[in-house]
Amino acid sequence: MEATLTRSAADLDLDPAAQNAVVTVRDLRVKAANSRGTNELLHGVSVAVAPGTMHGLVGETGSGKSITAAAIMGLLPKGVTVTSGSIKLGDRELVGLGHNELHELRGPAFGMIFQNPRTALHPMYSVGKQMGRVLAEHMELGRKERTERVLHYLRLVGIPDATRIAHAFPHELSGGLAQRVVIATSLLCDPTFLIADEPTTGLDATVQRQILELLARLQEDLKLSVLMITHDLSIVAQYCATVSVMYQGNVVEDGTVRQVLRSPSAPYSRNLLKASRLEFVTQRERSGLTAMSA
Ligand SMILES: Nc1ncnc2c1ncn2[C@@H]1O[C@H](COP(=O)(O)OP(=O)(O)OP(=O)(O)O)[C@@H](O)[C@H]1O
Repeated sequence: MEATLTRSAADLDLDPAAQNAVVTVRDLRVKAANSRGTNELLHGVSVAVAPGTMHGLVGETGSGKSITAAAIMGLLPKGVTVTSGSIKLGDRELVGLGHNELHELRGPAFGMIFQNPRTALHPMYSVGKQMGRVLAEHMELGRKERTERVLHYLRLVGIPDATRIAHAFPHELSGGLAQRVVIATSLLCDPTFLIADEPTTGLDATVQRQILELLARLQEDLKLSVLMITHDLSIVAQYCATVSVMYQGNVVEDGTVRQVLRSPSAPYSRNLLKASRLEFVTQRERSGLTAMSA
């Protein structure tokens, strides 16, 4: 029955130093400026993702999940800036790096899976062409090697007819297939760290599950560290080892999924859990019933 609580983790010691975290965000403050003044969006956020684990970043709409992810990637929207704090990839400080340095890191060091695969893919290029362009930007490979690598990663994400899909254009793909292509693209340069920002939004329930199972399998097989952004606690419960709960630009609680879901200490986490408790209990009861009837 524990399997319904956490998927891949034994209890983890969350101390980022002890875990040699792949990504460590500390006391991050981010502000947005517009013609009427400035508005702080993140008020000192700290998040650590341990090597080879999936960490959930959960919270309601507007709580700051995507801004945190964008800050890590160096992709904050125009007018939004980091005012203080630190973002480390291993030992390397990312705050203060220039556009070019961050661009060079994206791909080889970290990949991103966006909410909407349709907007992540360029509508005018075939799948193979756009994946090849990503490779050409980050790796020195010949044409043949590039094609082989593209086909390899398409197969790795469960696309058996990789050659046909490489010739297809994004509008010819179903939502699930498009998201598999986005995942394959994010893996092309062998990153160790992936950010998945609501990767199943807009997909139907069966496809959602397939995509989450695929991500979980890839995370385990490739020993990836994944930051899984979601507002859905049941995804965290099933797929993540550790979790940070965000509320109004703050992390109000973090820990192993087991700790946080069993005994949430922050009032907001308790409410979030209460809202999804029915589903959670039903799932547990269902496993109990299945076990009894087996
Ligand atoms: N470009 C921007 N300029 C100014 N404020 C922004 C900008 N983008 C986001 N915000 C604000 O920052 C806060 C955090 O937004 P963010 O998108 O990170 O939330 P979220 O938790 O990811 O929500 P969702 O689940 O809806 O994606 C919100 O108040 C939002 O309005």
